[in-house]
Amino acid sequence: MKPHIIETHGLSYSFGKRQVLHNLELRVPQGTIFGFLGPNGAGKSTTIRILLGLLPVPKGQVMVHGQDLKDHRIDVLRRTGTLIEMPTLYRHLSGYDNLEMNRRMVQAPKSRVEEVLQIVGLTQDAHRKTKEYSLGMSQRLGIALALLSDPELLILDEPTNGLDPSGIREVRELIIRLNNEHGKTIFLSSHLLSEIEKCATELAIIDRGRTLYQGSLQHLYQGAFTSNVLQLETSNNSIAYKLLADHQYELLPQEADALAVQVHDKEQVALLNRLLVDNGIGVYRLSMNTHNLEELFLNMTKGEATPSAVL
Ligand SMILES: Nc1ncnc2c1ncn2[C@@H]1O[C@H](COP(=O)(O)OP(=O)(O)OP(=O)(O)O)[C@@H](O)[C@H]1O
Repeated sequence: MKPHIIETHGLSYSFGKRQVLHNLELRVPQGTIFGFLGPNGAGKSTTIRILLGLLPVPKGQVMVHGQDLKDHRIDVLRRTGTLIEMPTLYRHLSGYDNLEMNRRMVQAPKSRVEEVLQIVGLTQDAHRKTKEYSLGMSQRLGIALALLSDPELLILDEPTNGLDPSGIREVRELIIRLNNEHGKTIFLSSHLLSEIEKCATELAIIDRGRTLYQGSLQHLYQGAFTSNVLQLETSNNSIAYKLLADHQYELLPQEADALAVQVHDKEQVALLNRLLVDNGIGVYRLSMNTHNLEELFLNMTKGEATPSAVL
């Protein structure tokens, strides 16, 4: 099993009397793109501010890079790059000069500026003033700034917010490249579920400060499969109904000219098909609606999650 680059234990947080995080148990495996999803007000930014040492940890423990944030804040931050929404840039300066100013602050070698420009694909535009940059280019420069100290972990809070489709694609492709080619672990908070779906392999879904799901995207889909209903049309639905009922399939109220059966995994679909065919029943249609992450997320945050989907 991969070590966890971020681990929280019983993390709770209150603003005054208002508790906004309730015993969060995050486990972010090293080397992943980890999606951190939640509707507005779920507690994503609060969690990120805690991970970056910007808010105290009043209750619980936060381990980053295997170190307790409370005792090793400076070292943890040195090894962590961040971009919170839009980067703060000097708009009258070039991308290169913005990087150079920050390079001195983090005491990275001079050659690092060219390296990060290349990584984010801004070498050609390095000497243009950043006020001429598109939003996507500005975001990539923001990521370049976060990369100056060559951190193992990048924490990106809504990095595609406000970008047009091509800007979103640029940033997404960069995130994937940073993970695949440069080995960075990326903790990516976003409300754009379709974005998370396109690049994350692991994720946590939170709502009202509580974890609804944590694990792999694949497992989430398998969890969703448990609530799936298979629809089928056969050459003789009444005989098929009886046969399936005799074999303990969970039949749901019949629809017009189709049967509806609750299934729990793909193998069950194959077995059911074979059972019908072996008994001389023609199978004309087998169909299932699989959810995308957007639907799952909406169901979960409406409180309709299947308990089996929550690890
Ligand atoms: N400084 C603050 N004082 C009081 N309450 C706050 C403060 N900051 C955030 N909150 C509250 O804490 C809860 C979590 O907010 P947070 O910003 O962490 O959520 P979020 O998931 O990042 O939402 P969004 O996607 O809208 O940014 C919300 O109910 C918010 O109103």
